[in-house]
Amino acid sequence: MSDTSQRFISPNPMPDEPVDPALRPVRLKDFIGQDQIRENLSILITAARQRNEPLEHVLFYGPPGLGKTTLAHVLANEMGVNIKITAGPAIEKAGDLAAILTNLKGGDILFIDEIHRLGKAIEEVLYPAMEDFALDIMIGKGPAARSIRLKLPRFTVIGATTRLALISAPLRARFGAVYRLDYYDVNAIEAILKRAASRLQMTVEPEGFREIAHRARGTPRVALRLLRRVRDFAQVRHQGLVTQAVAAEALNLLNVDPLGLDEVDRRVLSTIILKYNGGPVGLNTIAASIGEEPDTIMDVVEPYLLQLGFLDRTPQGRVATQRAYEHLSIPYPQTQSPNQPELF
Ligand SMILES: Nc1ncnc2c1ncn2[C@@H]1O[C@H](COP(=O)(O)OP(=O)(O)OP(=O)(O)O)[C@@H](O)[C@H]1O
Ligand SMILES: [Mg+2]
Repeated sequence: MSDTSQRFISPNPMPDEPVDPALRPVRLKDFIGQDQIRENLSILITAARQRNEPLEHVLFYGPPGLGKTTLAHVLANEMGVNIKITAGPAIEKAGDLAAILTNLKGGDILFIDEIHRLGKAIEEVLYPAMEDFALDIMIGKGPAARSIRLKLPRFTVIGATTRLALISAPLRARFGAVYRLDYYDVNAIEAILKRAASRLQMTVEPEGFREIAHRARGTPRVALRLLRRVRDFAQVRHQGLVTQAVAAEALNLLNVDPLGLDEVDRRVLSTIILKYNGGPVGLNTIAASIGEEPDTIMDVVEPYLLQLGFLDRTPQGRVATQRAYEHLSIPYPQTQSPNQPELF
């Protein structure tokens, strides 16, 4: 099984990858792209401030690397409150959550990453905490057991998930605002690259930015990673100057093609096309054929291929589109019209 964490275009953080604090937007006005979400958040913040209330609970969802964690920090900065960070899998017992909740102060933000991975028992503690700012604690065991209710300060939960479908309806209902982050367009990615390049004191020609942006899969985390690799390449081979040709050469060397596809993406497409006649074929079958985890295909490979229009999702499974054939230079089969009798 290949190690997908090492993929250069992986939207998940790579091991030991620096999260350069200088590159992370701190205020809403520094946050580039996702215009509609930014506008909605700005209203949410202003309204809460005017009423002198904590923010409502906010849920961000969307593919990895698009800025969910960044936005949680931005909200904390804009509200001038503390942010406590945890994640679904990190809260193992109801008592863990109770400990976190009782340590919060009024207005604080509790950021729960991967919130779809919270256990059922933990969710049940969270419901009254989010809704009534109360914590129900069981005292004693057996017939003598009784529950007492602790008041909590008014706080804000910010949840983040890559899988909205895995969030239970009652949990989802407790968020006052739910925002879906989408892939960034090339212009927004270029703007993010420009800001980062100036902070990294790089010299990049406009076409150089464009080349990197086209290969960044609409994902800021990928864009920033590619920029660092291009920086190394330019420094070692070209006295630091990043032209379009230098960027393309550097990224070709990393096996990132002009649309940002890497080996794994191309293998998924060629498997569907060559082994399954273009599909439809189920996701688990694809994953097994190429020795990848179905989760990886679902979270990392498929969303971008859908976005490019290379894949269609049908009830019978995934189908490769004509554009996918063209990108891989495989001839697209001429379809037989249904009312034409088969010749053989
Ligand atoms: N709009 C943006 N402008 C500039 N940089 C951004 C923007 N959005 C994200 N980034 C940068 O991209 C990287 C990934 O962002 P972030 O960690 O917020 O993503 P995420 O959605 O939380 O990902 P995951 O689902 O993996 O947790 C960070 O280094 C962040 O600084
Ligand atoms: Mg995150």
